Amino acid sequence: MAIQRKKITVVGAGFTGATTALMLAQKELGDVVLVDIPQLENPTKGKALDMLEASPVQGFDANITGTSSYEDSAGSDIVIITAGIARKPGMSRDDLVNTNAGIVKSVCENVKQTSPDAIVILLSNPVDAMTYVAYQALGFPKNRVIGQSGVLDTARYCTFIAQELNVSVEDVRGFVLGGHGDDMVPLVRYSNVGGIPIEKLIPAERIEAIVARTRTGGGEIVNLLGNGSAYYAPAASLVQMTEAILKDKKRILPAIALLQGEYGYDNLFMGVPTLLGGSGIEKIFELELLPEEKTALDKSAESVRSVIKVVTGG
Ligand SMILES: NC(=O)C1=CN([C@@H]2O[C@H](COP(=O)(O)OP(=O)(O)OC[C@H]3O[C@@H](n4cnc5c(N)ncnc54)[C@H](O)[C@@H]3O)[C@@H](O)[C@H]2O)C=CC1
Ligand SMILES: O=C([O-])CC(=O)C(=O)O
Repeated sequence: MAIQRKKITVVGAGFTGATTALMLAQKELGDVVLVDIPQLENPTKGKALDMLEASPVQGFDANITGTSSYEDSAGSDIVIITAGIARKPGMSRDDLVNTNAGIVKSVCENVKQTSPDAIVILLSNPVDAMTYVAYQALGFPKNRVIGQSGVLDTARYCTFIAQELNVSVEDVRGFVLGGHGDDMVPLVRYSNVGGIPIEKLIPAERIEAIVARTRTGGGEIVNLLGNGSAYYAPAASLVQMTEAILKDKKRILPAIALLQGEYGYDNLFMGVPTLLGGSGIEKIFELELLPEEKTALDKSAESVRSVIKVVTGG
């Protein structure tokens, strides 16, 4: 009898998609189907086979296949969408909006037909707007359409705090609210190291520098790479969200969710603290914000809204 494992599709077999596929398999979260365009079918099959051949060495049991046909991905539990173009130095994520909106829409039309019960996680940028595009194209309930930004942005923020204090990353807690752009809002007041507020440990001007570096963290990597954007930490972030859902862990993680009145915003997809479990986004946590935090969040929301307007023509 065939082994029954969860089925995870990763659409887009580029840097983020391929890295995510390997990390998912290494954690034995399920069988992975990697989908890319027909012109890249053989390289996609080749990447998948190469990953599979690492499994005896690393000792993971998970099948990995490459394809350009959505039929092969039918009935997926989770679909992760990384399809699209990435930015280069000098570009903002928002410059990708028109190209990637077309790609995400066509991908979602296929996903809707072949994996109607899937929970879908978006990575393609500008990700808040792309999550909105996916929600429209899929017609799935809001708990099953989720964007990835906050886990990554928080990971960068926590990395810089750990470096600053020379402490283990394991003891750093914090999170980042808002859109996945340079106006994102790292919440200093809710950040701590081993339970100690970071404001008691790090001078204010150093905290400001950490916040600024977090906001432009994606661009820092883009400038260093020269011809593409980050993929190891983004892939790790997608895997953490997938694990929370497939194992129904009920983790509290920041994710891009449809806001319908939460934080005072309506019909907007943006990063907020969520409870991620077997049904996807099971809850949105609304925190009390100080006036200056709310002003910063409003600015971020306005940036996201202006990009969504480009795709809705509104
Ligand atoms: N939300 C986030 O935190 C992050 C978002 N990103 C975004 O993720 C996207 C992917 O980045 P990379 O993997 O580095 O780019 P990449 O260029 O390495 O890979 C993209 C892949 O998508 C494929 N693709 C294009 N159209 C497709 C379609 N219609 N169907 C299936 N596959 C298609 C391409 O052939 C390519 O293999 C970019 O938009 C990037 O900006 C990247 C990192 C973090
Ligand atoms: O910066 C980019 O274009 C890719 C991305 O979203 C990130 O790494 O945060």
